[in-house]
Amino acid sequence: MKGVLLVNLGSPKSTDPKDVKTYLDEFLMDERVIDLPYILRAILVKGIILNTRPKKSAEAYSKIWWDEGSPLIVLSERLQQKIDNFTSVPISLAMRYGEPSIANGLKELHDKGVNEVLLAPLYPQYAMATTETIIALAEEIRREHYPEMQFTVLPPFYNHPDYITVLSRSIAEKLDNLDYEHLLFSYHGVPERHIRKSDITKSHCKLDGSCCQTASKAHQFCYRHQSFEITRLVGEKLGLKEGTFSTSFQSRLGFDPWLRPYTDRTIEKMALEGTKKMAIVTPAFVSDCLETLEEIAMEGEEIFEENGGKEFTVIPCLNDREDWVKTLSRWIDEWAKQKVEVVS
Ligand SMILES: C=CC1=C(C)c2cc3[nH]c(cc4nc(cc5[nH]c(cc1n2)c(C)c5CCC(=O)O)C(CCC(=O)O)=C4C)c(C)c3C=C
Ligand SMILES: [Fe+2]
Ligand SMILES: [Fe+2]
Repeated sequence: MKGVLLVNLGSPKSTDPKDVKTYLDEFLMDERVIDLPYILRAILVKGIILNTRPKKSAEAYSKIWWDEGSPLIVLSERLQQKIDNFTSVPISLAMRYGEPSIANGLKELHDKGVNEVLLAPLYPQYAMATTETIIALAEEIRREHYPEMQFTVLPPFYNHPDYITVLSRSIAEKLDNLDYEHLLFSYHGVPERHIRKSDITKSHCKLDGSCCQTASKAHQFCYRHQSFEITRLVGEKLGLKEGTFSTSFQSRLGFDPWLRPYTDRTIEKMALEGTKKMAIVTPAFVSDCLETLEEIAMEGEEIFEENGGKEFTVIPCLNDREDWVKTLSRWIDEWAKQKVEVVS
């Protein structure tokens, strides 16, 4: 029997700094997130970051937390419930970090008699810190507990026409009749090193502004290429004029170079250069979360207004909007109807 495990990133249990610390410990000790040798990672995370960051992050979480809990988890649950109404196979939800865990999600499916699982990371682009770490953990649990289970992985959908259509529609709805000057596509950043590590050709990635536009097998695993493609495809679909939209990368952590241009500096620069009305969309996130509700909608707006900007419009993530629910449900049903399985 077939079943689906939707997987998102995860959030702390509560806004208590202790819970935030537990969550950050699990998240940042992941070798695919902070890719240093264990000892160095432990010194950095446990010895430095976890001494100060949990309090600061807990304050940020307190500003966006809902009565029902973390927006990311609540929105993911709503998505799961709605997809469940449209599809014929069991749908479970898991988070890579914290609860509900991948181990529980797989157990839930196993207990329902599922032995063929569609693992669906809720990320449009491939990244070592998202898709790859989900597959690695799920595979580890499968090998240990459910060796008879088969996995198919939903591939990154950054250029899938259905996804581009839904994302474009969500943007158009918000911008309809809005007199904005610039639309910024802000993606969660990753360290540049991660992009080079994921280059399967070991020779393509130069991060020079042109490699991501030159066809290559490397693009299958290139977060940077896939981000620029989302911007390009949506721009094409909506007929946006050149110069009225651009790409940036947010949420950098630490001192290593991350993907550029950085969102905060881009917002500041646009305001200083005289842009009065800007809109911002965050396609790397399927569900609104700390990084969209606080970092963009609160901090981003503040940066814009402090530097002379007037109107800052934030486009919500796809969350549980109906056309997105139907799209995911259709992909799931198409997979469920296939007779021959592609086992990853
Ligand atoms: C595209 C998705 C994401 C990538 C890639 C990613 C990489 C990445 N993130 C950190 C560090 C932090 N991220 C934090 C929050 C956070 N990150 C994502 C998504 C991606 N991260 C989401 C959806 C969220 C929000 C979670 C929520 O509960 O709402 C945080 C925690 C908050 C904070 O303290 O700022 C950290 C830390 C690294 C190092 C990284 C590396 C590739
Ligand atoms: Fe590239
Ligand atoms: Fe992150």
